[in-house]
Amino acid sequence: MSAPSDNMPIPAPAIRSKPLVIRHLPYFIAAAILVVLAANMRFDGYVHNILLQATTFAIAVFGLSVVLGLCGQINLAQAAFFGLGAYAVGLGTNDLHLSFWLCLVGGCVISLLAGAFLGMSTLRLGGHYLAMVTISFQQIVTLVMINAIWLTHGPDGVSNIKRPDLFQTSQSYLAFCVAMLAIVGYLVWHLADTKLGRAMRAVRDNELAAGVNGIDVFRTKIYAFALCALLGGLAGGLFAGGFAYVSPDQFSFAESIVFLTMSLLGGVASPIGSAIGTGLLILIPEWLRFLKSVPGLYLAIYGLFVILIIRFMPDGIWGFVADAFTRWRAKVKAVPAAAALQLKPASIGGDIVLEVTGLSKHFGGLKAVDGVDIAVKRGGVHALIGPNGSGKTTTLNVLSGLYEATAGKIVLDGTDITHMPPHQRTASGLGRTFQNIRLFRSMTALENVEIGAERPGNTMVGKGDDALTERAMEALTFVGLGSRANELISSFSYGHQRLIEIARALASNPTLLLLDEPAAGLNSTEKLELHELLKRIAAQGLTILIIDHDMTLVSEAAQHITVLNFGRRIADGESMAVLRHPDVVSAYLGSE
Ligand SMILES: Nc1ncnc2c1ncn2[C@@H]1O[C@H](COP(=O)(O)OP(=O)(O)OP(=O)(O)O)[C@@H](O)[C@H]1O
Repeated sequence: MSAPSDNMPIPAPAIRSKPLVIRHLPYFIAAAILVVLAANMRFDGYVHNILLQATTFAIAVFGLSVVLGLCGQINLAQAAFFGLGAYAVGLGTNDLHLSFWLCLVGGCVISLLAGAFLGMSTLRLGGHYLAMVTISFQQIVTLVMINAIWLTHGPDGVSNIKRPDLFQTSQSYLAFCVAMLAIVGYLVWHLADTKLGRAMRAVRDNELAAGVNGIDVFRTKIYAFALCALLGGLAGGLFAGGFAYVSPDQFSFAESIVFLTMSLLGGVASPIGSAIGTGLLILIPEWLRFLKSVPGLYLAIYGLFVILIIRFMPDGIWGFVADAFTRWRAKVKAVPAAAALQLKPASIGGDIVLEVTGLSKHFGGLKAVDGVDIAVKRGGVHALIGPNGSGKTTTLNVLSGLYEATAGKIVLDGTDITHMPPHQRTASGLGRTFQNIRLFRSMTALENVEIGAERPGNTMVGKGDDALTERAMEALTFVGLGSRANELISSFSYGHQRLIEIARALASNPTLLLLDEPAAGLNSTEKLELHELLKRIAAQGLTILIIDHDMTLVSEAAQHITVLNFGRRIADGESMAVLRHPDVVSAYLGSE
């Protein structure tokens, strides 16, 4: 955390980036060329089918790059959503004689609703449980397709599926699918840089930190899951129109695994990776077709190829390239200058910013926090100290909503936040850092701090991405790391990561900042710098509640101290008096 030098107020020009359409012009030109080629090049039936399959499958795999790549949630039922879209178009156009467009939209809506419903009922689980539930959903959809013959035609499948009048020829339909691929690919690619996309990435990297930075974790996961299902349904509808026939075996669990392998192979975090993975997994079997005369050889080489890629490129082919690109860009990309950070904490209530009364948190029989009262005065530094295991971090976790209080009341700036979830407390003005640093590890320092700046209710950020970047740059510059804004978190030392976490909280312009052992793991120089930083924060009128074991830091920084021991408050008052209090001395040194 050595001598940050760029924390002086700089009159900075406003950050102005080029409009999106101009920045992404090369993409649109490349997409237009592909659509024109698809519409005009003559392919034989075999090549045409491969291209149509690759195009529609890639759209379904884009869905996985949203739910798994961006949001970190597993979905082993993408073939089921693909099947719902395909059967909606198949049955709608063939049995009900409805228009293709109506059926395509209907299929997307059915998939979206099924995805949202599945998400709402399971996404609080996560991990293995989520995987098991999606597998069960996949099996149910397959069973219905096979056995509900009155509805789905059973194992015979649905034939004579219609296409839209506008795209009756195979060639024009392929061009239409390529255009859809380009549009969906663009939206998914761009999603990562939107507020929702950043929230998904934050949830994937660290759910707890996402919650205390104002992100509604559960809702974000549901959006990701529903979006994934929607793209599965869209892809299935296009597939059905293209091949004019669908049957249950095309949408089995094995196909869901194929979709997953495609996304992992290419690089699940990006639609470019999804497109690469889809192309490879469809083309490799075709390239190895000549080996099929030797039983088993084809499958062995195919499997070896997949294992080698995943072994040497764990983030997939595109993940490998993108990582190198991000590191290169951090070196060459100019860092915009930033103005001095302004902190204007809200001030609705009276002199007391945080009023905690009778707060308790019990874990079974253990009273980790037991009837604690704390009153934090506006504009000061208040320390919460106590020996190891006395209940300090538990108190902070209850204050920020990570634990539900067993009893007691918490009022922040006049608002009762006792029963609010973490993201709503953050929206009400609570900012915090963690004892064990919780940053979003796949992001740059700037992206981490942008998520803090995006706090709902943050009046210090104007509209648009440029304003967000400006605010984040101001906060990073304030802690002395503005010049390294574009570097990935992994390239920062431990001390600097602590500073980025503080910058993330400051960017949100909180009413009250909770700091959980910010000096832990720092050397003496870094501690001095931290102390200077605390002084500069306090000078702007921000109220701080700090936990730390470093008594020099605490006694110099805090005007007021509350002491806990065995979960109970044993002293509270002006710093020097509290530190001399016999009960405090005895709690720390042990009584004779
Ligand atoms: N999730 C949990 N489940 C059960 N017990 C817990 C949990 N979290 C904390 N505890 C217990 O609550 C007590 C208080 O822990 P806490 O981490 O709040 O103490 P602390 O004062 O922050 O300690 P330290 O200074 O070492 O961080 C400890 O006995 C701890 O083991």
